Amino acid sequence: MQKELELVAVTKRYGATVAVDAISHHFRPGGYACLLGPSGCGKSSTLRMIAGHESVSDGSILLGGSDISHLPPAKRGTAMMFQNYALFPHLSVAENVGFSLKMKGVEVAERRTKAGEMLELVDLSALADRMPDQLSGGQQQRVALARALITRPQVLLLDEPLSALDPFLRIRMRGELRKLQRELGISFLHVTHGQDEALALADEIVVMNNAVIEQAGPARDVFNAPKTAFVAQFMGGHNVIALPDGPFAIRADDVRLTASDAGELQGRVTAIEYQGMHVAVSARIAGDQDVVAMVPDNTFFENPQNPGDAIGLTWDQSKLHRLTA
Ligand SMILES: Nc1ncnc2c1ncn2[C@@H]1O[C@H](COP(=O)(O)OP(=O)(O)OP(=O)(O)O)[C@@H](O)[C@H]1O
Repeated sequence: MQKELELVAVTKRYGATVAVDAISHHFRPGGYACLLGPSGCGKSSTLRMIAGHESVSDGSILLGGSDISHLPPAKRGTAMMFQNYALFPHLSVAENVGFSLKMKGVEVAERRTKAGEMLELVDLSALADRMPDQLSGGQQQRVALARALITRPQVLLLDEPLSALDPFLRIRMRGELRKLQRELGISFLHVTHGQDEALALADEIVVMNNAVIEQAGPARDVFNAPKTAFVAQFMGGHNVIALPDGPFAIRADDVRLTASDAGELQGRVTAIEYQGMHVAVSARIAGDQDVVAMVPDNTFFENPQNPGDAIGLTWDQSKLHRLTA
């Protein structure tokens, strides 16, 4: 039975800076959650407080209903995988993986067996006796994963785990992380500032901005129905438009082009960008607002537009999302 991680009005202050401002959230047990937001919004501070590497200024962290806010990291039921992997350079792969067991006084044969199981899990059995500097970035990351998982945590905390990898490896490793999470069935809580990474991985996305949670929910809900202009812009793919009855978000691929005297809004084309499957048509509408329509390439080339053309923009009313700010 997986335990639920819950944050209750968790606050982190560094002197006069409020890095995390009374955030509350239930994470679904056994789910893959991404904590997403721009640099400085408080994501890492939140993760470090859950791990116990940073003290909580106010509020509580509960795991399975027990308050773990003041327990040492190793007693919490959580494990952390760091951004730079933090492998010990003078220890072999197997010794790195077994390190936390050594600290607990587990004897060498058992450490070796358990480390072997974990290395099998991350598909690195063949490299058990290598040193960290003989590994690729992706392999080092798997060692770091095995080292975190050997403690059998209820919740694995990952701080920007893919940021040190090149783009190709990053996409491969994110698939592996997702697969591993499904196989293990434990909760993963992954900090990232990349919305594509969060969308690709997460069951649940928690968007933070300015030390608070702006919106949380299933990945598709957060993407399709952003509640604030910040979430719409940060998730990408949306236009934020000030209409007479308030600000709204609409996906760029839900905006259609129509005759210049029809549609919901009229404007002039400012730029055309061919993107392969789509053509991004930018238009300037009344009030100096820019709107982007992502038009499927076949549709666009049936009736191509040019910069300077007058056009109308239209959409289904059900695709508009009212924003609160
Ligand atoms: N040890 C510290 N002492 C003082 N201020 C800190 C400390 N750590 C973080 N902060 C501040 O707290 C705020 C939140 O930082 P945090 O690292 O949690 O953000 P983040 O969202 O993880 O950013 P990034 O993506 O850049 O890592 C920032 O304003 C940061 O400058």
